[in-house]
Amino acid sequence: MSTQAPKPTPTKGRVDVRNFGLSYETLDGPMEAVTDASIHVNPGEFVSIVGPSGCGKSTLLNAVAGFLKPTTGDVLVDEVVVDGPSSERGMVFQQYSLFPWKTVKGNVEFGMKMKHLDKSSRDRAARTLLGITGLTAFENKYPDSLSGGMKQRVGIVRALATGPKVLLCDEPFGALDAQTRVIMQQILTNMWQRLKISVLFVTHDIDEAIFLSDRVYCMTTRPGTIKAEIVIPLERPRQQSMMMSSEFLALRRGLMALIREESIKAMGGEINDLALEGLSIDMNGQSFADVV
Ligand SMILES: Nc1ncnc2c1ncn2[C@@H]1O[C@H](COP(=O)(O)OP(=O)(O)OP(=O)(O)O)[C@@H](O)[C@H]1O
Repeated sequence: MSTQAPKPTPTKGRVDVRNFGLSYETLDGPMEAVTDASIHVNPGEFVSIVGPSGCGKSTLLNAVAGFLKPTTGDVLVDEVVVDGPSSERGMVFQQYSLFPWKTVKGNVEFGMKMKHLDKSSRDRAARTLLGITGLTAFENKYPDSLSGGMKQRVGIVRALATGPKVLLCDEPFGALDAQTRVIMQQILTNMWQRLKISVLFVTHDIDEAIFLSDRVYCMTTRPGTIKAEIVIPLERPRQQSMMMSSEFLALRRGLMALIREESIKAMGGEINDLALEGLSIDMNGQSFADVV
């Protein structure tokens, strides 16, 4: 019987965000979006950030991408301070942001062209990634003719084509229907496991965060900081059936309670737990109070 050599543990792709703060300049003066937030992602780890709307999840992610500069604190990738975007860090957005005038393959090859990779290397890399994600038959199509799920597959492939050490995802599946979302989660996990890169993933969806991640950070309401760090001990590979396990449901309840606490604070405490207990509107089998 042949034994497979164990895959090497990744050594690159460590993210360190230390005491990060960011204020936006507004007409009313500086607005503190994030304050004193510290997170890390180990090489090859899958980490999600959840939190109430407007708590600064995207702000934090955009700072790791190098699109925003911290007002206070540091953002480092592999011990080097981030001072702008880099092909070492791929980004996937909710809005697919593909070039409509380029074919699927043209979109995927774009970053590699910018890196001056020769034509045959570009071609090989693009074809391999499109093959893994089941997009080979669509390589000459234009984004307009693709479904949302396909567009996002191209978005992921494009972000991975330059060989980043870290993949940053800002609600990448937020615009997709539930079924497509589940398939996309599986494609992303598959790619992540094959490529052994680090992933920092922002989502509103608690189930998605638990299902995909090794760890989840939960943020407070604005100015956002880290309220809790939750280790997800579910074994891999993850199966959809695990979402019904008592372990999964306990993690879900814990995270929901954390976010609910913050959402209530964001509403100025006008809605309190006692008032919510009185609400018995049923939403897909969950009470309204559980959903908020
Ligand atoms: N360019 C900007 N100028 C001023 N304020 C901004 C800017 N971008 C974001 N904000 C504000 O900063 C806060 C944090 O925004 P951010 O988008 O990071 O939060 P979020 O947690 O990702 O939100 P959501 O969950 O709704 O996507 C919000 O109050 C937002 O309105």
